Amino acid sequence: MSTFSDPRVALVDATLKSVELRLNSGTAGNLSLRHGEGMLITPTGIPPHALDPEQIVEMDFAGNWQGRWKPSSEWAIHARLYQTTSAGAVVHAHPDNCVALAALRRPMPPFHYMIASFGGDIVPCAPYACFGTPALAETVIAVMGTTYSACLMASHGIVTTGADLTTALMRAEKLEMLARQYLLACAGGEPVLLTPEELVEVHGRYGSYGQQ
Ligand SMILES: C[C@H](O)[C@@H](O)[C@@H](O)C(=O)COP(=O)(O)O
Repeated sequence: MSTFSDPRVALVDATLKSVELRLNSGTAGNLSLRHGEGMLITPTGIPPHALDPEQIVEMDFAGNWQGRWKPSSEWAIHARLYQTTSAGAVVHAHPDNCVALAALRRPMPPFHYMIASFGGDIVPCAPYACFGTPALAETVIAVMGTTYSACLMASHGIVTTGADLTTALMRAEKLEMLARQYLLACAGGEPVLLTPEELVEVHGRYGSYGQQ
């Protein structure tokens, strides 16, 4: 990840990283950073390899922006997450295994203890709504609330949040790893899920895990 202090450069760098991690390809996906009273977000329809820091769009949470470059069609998802949570960065992506699960339109269950690291006992799946609509943004914030740092989006992709871009991107990478592992387990039978008691213990352990 970039060590540049310019947030526009950091967003370009993270967008390229999302391709390297196979979270996105083509023009799929968009990333943003909270910025002042609004946000900085990737422009719509520009593939990562063609993205320049000057194309990053500064906008408010009502959808107003100025300049040559139009913001991501999913700006409302990002704006609503900044309005309803303390997130500092948002990643939207279309990674293969998560999209396969999102096509089933079911939450990812606690087949592995790391599911709890996203805030709850599952990773929820937002109901389907058309891309680029306020309705889609509302389905995402409704399922994530202030509990979850990630969700699947029915027949679409995923959203992750974090205090910063590195964290939001790392969560997207982790969610894709878990989706791959869940599909592998399902291919071999019916995965055994953690019990509510086991999940309480896991949440307790996560409370003191890592560099606090
Ligand atoms: C049509 C888009 O691919 C849509 O699916 C969106 O969710 C996306 O991932 C990229 O849209 P932008 O290029 O508008 O950020």
